[in-house]
Amino acid sequence: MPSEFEKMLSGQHYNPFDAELMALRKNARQLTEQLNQISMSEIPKRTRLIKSLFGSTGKHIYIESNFRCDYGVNIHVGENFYANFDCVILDVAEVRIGDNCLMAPQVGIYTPGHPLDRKERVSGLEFGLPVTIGDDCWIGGHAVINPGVTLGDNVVVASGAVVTKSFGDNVVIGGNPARVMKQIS
Ligand SMILES: CC(=O)SCCNC(=O)CCNC(=O)[C@H](O)C(C)(C)COP(=O)(O)OP(=O)(O)OC[C@H]1O[C@@H](n2cnc3c(N)ncnc32)[C@H](O)[C@@H]1OP(=O)(O)O
Repeated sequence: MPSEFEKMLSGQHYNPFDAELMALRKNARQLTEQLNQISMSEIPKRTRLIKSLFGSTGKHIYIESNFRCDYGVNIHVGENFYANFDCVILDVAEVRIGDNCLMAPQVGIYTPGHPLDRKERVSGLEFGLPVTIGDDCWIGGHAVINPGVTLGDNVVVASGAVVTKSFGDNVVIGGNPARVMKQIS
């Protein structure tokens, strides 16, 4: 029988109050609390902590405080990842981000969902859908990336966008719901 962690990662409904999941979330809370208190002058210390929190990273990574996530272990970022102030990544499913990606302030990447069925939702069950972002992307301030979205390479997301669907390479997308604003090369 699959564990609640396995169900969570495979997009099935799972119980977030499972002991293993609660312990993993507690660990992530403690690490992010520590990260957010480390001075920006202590870059190697911040980098070490992020590497111990995330599933995988490139060599160069910088994340401003405050940063928040659910589990950390389900976040995989490439080389030269940068996230500005107040980034929130809710990683109940995998979040995979390529190389050379920039997050502006207050970007939200959300993988969790709650059932629309009232009884199921009240029961506490949740589900997650992965988010994938390609190489060389720039996500503008206050943009929200919804569960299940895949963005290609060289995608610019305008500030304030709510991205509800997937988009391919070389586009600027924006608005709510996000649409292609223009092609870029
Ligand atoms: C690490 C960090 O990133 S920190 C930096 C934080 N900065 C940001 O978050 C800024 C993000 N930048 C944006 O959102 C920009 O507007 C961009 C990159 C999406 C577009 O830039 P440009 O192509 O130069 O757009 P430009 O200013 O010429 O506007 C083109 C049209 O898009 C509209 N537009 C511009 N920004 C947005 C937006 N965020 N949402 C919706 N529409 C927008 C403009 O109103 C204009 O509309 P019009 O043609 O009807 O007049």
